[in-house]
Amino acid sequence: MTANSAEDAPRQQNHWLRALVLLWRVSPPQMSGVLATTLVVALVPALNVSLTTHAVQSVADAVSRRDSAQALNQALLAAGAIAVVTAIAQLLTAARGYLETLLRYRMANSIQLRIMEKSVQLPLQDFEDAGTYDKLQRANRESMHRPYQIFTNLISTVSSAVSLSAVSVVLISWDVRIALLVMVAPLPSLAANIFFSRIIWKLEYDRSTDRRRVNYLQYLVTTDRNYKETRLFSLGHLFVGQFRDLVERFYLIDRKWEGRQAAATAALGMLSVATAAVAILFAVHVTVSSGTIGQFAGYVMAVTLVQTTIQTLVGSVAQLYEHNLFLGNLFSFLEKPARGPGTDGKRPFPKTLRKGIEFREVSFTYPGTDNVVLDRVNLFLPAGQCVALVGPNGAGKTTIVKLIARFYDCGGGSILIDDVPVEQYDVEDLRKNIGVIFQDFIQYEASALDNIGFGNLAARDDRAKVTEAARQAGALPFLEQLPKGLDTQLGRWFEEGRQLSGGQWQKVALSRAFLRDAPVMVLDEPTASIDAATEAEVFGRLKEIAGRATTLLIAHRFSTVRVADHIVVIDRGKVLEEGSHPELMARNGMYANLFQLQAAGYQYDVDDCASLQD
Ligand SMILES: Nc1ncnc2c1ncn2[C@@H]1O[C@H](COP(=O)(O)OP(=O)(O)OP(=O)(O)O)[C@@H](O)[C@H]1O
Repeated sequence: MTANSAEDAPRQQNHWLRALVLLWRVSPPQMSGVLATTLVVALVPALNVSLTTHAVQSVADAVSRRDSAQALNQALLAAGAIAVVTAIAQLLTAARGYLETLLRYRMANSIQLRIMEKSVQLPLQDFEDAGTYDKLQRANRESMHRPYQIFTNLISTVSSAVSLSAVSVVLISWDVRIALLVMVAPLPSLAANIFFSRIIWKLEYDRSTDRRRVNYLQYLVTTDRNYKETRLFSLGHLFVGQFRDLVERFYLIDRKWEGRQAAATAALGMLSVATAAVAILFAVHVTVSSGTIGQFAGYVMAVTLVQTTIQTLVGSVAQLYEHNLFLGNLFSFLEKPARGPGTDGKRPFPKTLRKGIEFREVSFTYPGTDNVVLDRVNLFLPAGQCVALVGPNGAGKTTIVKLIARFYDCGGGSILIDDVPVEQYDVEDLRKNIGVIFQDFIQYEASALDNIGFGNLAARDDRAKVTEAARQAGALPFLEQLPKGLDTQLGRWFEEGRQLSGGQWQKVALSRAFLRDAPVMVLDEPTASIDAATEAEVFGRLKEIAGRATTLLIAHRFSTVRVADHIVVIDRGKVLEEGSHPELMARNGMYANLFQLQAAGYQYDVDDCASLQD
């Protein structure tokens, strides 16, 4: 399925209610306050039309009649009332602005939080799917402020409708035909606005993959992790060029549609002007025959008000339509099922394994691919022992780890832990009980204490335990040298950060795995960047460090592998041979071959150097 297929597109639904519920939950008092102030302020224009009509007519009477004192008093009273009403409206508008801003901030925070929470629930396979990233991109990019905007638009729609109804009553009481003319004229403009809202939404929807590409190019050029390689291979300008091409393409398409929208708005605006002109001419005609100046003033004001209010109303309705479309993107992401494996299992994970982990005829193919990565694999990791997995790149070693951690369910066969199918364990509990260091471990831009503490949140602030884990992994000597010891910020993204070498980062990650003190330890290429002396020291003590844990060790360096109690060789998803180091050497198969190849490499270097010295 492509990322933007019709199947993937959110259904056309009404999301207003859901958005309003979201908003209400954020802060009922703030939302009520905004609603109340808006409604009161919405009545002000109609009140002002009546008061102005009254004031102007009183002034006209005062000028033309004898009992001018009474008329003057009435005019002053009306003017005073207008001033009071306007002052109250100003105060209420300020209060509404304040409440609106607070509500908007809280809403944006709440949406971001929901997107984060949802992302945490999604299974790994969702993050290996372009469609998920497109959904996330759409949800993140446009939907953040939309629920709040829906609310303000709804308010503006309601308040415009209230103002319009009130002023229309006045206008209709004077002349029904003109009232109808003024009210119907903006309808074509509404249709055009809705048309363009849909186009804008569709443009953004279809370009979400390209938007992600733009973000990715930005990431490549603007982070230290990519600096060395992109600069050394002179890729910076290439990426900047690709970025420019993409944003320029967006701009050209946007310009085309914005131009069309502006032309339509201008043409339909002329229609409104013509309507207003006709209405005013009519008012002149009526006033000349009736001689009521006050009504003329009120009439002109009412026509102008009705027109501007209807324009606001049209704009609000069109925006409501647009927000609704964009909210579909947000809800489509939030509704994504967290269909990761293991939502059913309830069994707690054992604190220590009795028997071990067994793969029985396990087959696996990654979702969305047809390459069989594991083919009827039988594997046994005896409790309390260290088993090493070796094999060429792409053999399926890391995939075995992912299946044990239940990032995926195996397609065929079964994985048993202490004779219980892995699906029966509570997946959260299972993961809590696996200490792991991955090949592509994370370098957290955080303190050294946190970098290690993240391995076991319960022991995160326990300095003694963190220090011991760092000592076991050989990280303590250089961490102690840092300006604030374990409290030193690592990485260079934040203030006072200290950068570590690749091997030092790996030792920190290893400390993290050791802090977990889990019954199952998985070490996937744990020492690839670690110097030989530390590696020998760490692995010499692996038994002591891992305690009674059942350990799975994946490594390409045979010096590492030798320490294992049992070694399993896999190639292209099949187990080729297994046994202890001496057994496999005696067997003279793939293991012995690879071992000798590596040993010969070292020997060659030694001999080579010796001959050079001669
Ligand atoms: N997320 C994935 N989606 C699809 N295929 C994948 C995925 N991860 C790995 N593969 C494929 O599965 C096969 C086994 O990969 P795996 O990472 O298990 O190999 P490995 O033995 O750990 O290799 P290496 O020694 O290079 O780390 C490879 O052919 C790889 O292309």
